Amino acid sequence: CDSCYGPVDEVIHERLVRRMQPEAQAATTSPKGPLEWGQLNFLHTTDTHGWLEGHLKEQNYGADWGDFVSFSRHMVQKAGNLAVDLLLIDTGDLHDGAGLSDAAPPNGVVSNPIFDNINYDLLTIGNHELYVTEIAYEHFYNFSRVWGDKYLTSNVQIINPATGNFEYIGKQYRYFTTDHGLRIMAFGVLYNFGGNSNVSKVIKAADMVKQQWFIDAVNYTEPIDLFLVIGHNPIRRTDSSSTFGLLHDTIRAMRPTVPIQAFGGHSHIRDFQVYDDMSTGLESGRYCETLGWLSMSGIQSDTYTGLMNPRGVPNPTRKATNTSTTGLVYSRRYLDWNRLTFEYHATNSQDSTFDYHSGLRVTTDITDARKALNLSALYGCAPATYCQSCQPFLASSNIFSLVQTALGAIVVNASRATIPRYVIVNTGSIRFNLVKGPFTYDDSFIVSPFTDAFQYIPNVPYALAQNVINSLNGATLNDKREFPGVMPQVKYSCIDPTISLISGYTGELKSHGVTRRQTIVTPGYTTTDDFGTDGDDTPHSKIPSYSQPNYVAGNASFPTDGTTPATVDVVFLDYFASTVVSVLNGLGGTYTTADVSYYLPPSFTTQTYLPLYAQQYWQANVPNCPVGQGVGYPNGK
Ligand SMILES: O=c1ccn([C@@H]2O[C@H](COP(=O)(O)O)[C@@H](O)[C@H]2O)c(=O)[nH]1
Ligand SMILES: [Zn+2]
Ligand SMILES: [Zn+2]
Repeated sequence: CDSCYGPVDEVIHERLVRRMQPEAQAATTSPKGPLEWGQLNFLHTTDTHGWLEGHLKEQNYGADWGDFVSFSRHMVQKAGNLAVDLLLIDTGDLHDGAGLSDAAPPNGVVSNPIFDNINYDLLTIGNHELYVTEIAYEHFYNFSRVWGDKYLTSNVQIINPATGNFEYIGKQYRYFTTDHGLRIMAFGVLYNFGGNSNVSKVIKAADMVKQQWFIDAVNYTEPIDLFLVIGHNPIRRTDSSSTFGLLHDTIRAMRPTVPIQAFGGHSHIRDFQVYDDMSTGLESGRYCETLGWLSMSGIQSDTYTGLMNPRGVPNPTRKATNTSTTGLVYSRRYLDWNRLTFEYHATNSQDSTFDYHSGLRVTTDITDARKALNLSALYGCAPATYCQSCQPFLASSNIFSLVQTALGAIVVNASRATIPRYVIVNTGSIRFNLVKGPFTYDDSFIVSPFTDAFQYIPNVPYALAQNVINSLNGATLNDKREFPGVMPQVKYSCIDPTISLISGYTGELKSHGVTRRQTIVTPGYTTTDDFGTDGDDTPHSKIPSYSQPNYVAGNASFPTDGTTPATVDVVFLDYFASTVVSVLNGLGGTYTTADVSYYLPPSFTTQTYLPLYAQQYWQANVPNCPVGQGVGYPNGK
């Protein structure tokens, strides 16, 4: 609805301005030191969720996909010069999180071709590729064809409409030899996801490992120097969603002496797990905030022609365990996703040029796509920043206080407007902080990207209804979309809502003729993993993080005279309707799913209510919208 939008801001130009202003970069920070390069090295992305434009409101994560294209090409070249191997890996969840991926259905149709500009060696599928049938088929027909043998979906199948049979969306495994002769067997295994639409099938890992093709691949006829197990799957084996422990144990039992390296995702965290003397796993965050780096040396191979310890760079030194005698050593690093980091690690001297034409072209493609999708169109001007977890639940700057207000004010069926109602959403439907300043079409996807619709049970006795939210938050959840049945808490947010510039480096960086010196450590990721606390490439101070409940409820039309109504409407998302029915019955009700119907047309979704709220309540301050000065878009745009 173009006429609903306020003035279009200049965010499109922001990225170009950011490029041109060395003083803007001079205020940023840079990594603590050069990366350790080993015999085999990896760059890992995961859970990008459409953030290919980078974080326009946080320079700390301000690089775009074009910058990553240039960076990855520098790194590939560097690996060649050092006579070692470098592999690029992605572990899925490409959509649902930013306008670039979600503003044109099916999600990914615009962003996937941009994503495809990285020369990945291995990729695997995420759960967000499978919720919606059209998106799943987009991956089957298009994405998997682009990537061919490199796209691994070892336990994910889809019905091929041409045959009516289930087929793997990608390949089950890939056996390949690296540039320098390492022989690798790779698998791509999604966690035991249960929320996929009915055209796809996720085979549980416990069943997959018993399948003959898997057993044959592990005992392959050709020599294997290393197993690579990638997966949209948390790498921490104690995470209830993770199946990496099972995969590791199964492969290790069959092949006791072959190293296993895992790359995971889905839980949106930075993490590194040691499984045994010769097996580790890396997970590399979310939303183009983190680029994961892993290097290893000591892989025994008759056919390896490169160097074990490349010269002129630091090398990995840490054994997986103190007692390891395998000769394998590792390093891992979590890189902040910004140009300063990329330039620091890619270029060695001040006269090196960072940008490749291919990278600049991708940046232009992103800018053009944003423009075509009208992503910077303005809904209103947010008066404050509301964060997901930096404040206690329902504190004034906690985003769920805003959600609570907006649900009560906006989610209303006109014919039942006078009937008291609770309106409940899962807090996991909110995916990011809402930042003070312009609230754009793009931001609406960033904050609340899903298309879950509002259903209800009418006229529920108040005595039951008043306890639903507490029961939902206390109950062992039975969300049909996820098994084993535990819905995660809101993910830890590492964004400091008051920070838009990068700072915090205590050293000096020379690049593009600008010398940068930093003295202040600023808030950001402070990761602890199995190797300790030195994994973050740029050291940060900790951001407060409060755990949040799984559900939040707004309410409206309750009597104002202090009396309680006899009955109320209980409104909730179709995403967890069956859980609400169970909870009501647990409280003494006798409901079935037949009692559930749409409260609003299914086209009114979780993407709808915040834009409507912004249009109604945040239009007045648009002319004086406070961009720049640490909030809103950097550089005053
Ligand atoms: O329709 C949906 C789909 C998902 N969610 C929420 O997202 C997470 C899963 O996201 P990951 O990026 O795979 O971790 C799920 O647990 C829900 O909280 C949703 O709200 N609606
Ligand atoms: Zn994800
Ligand atoms: Zn996921």
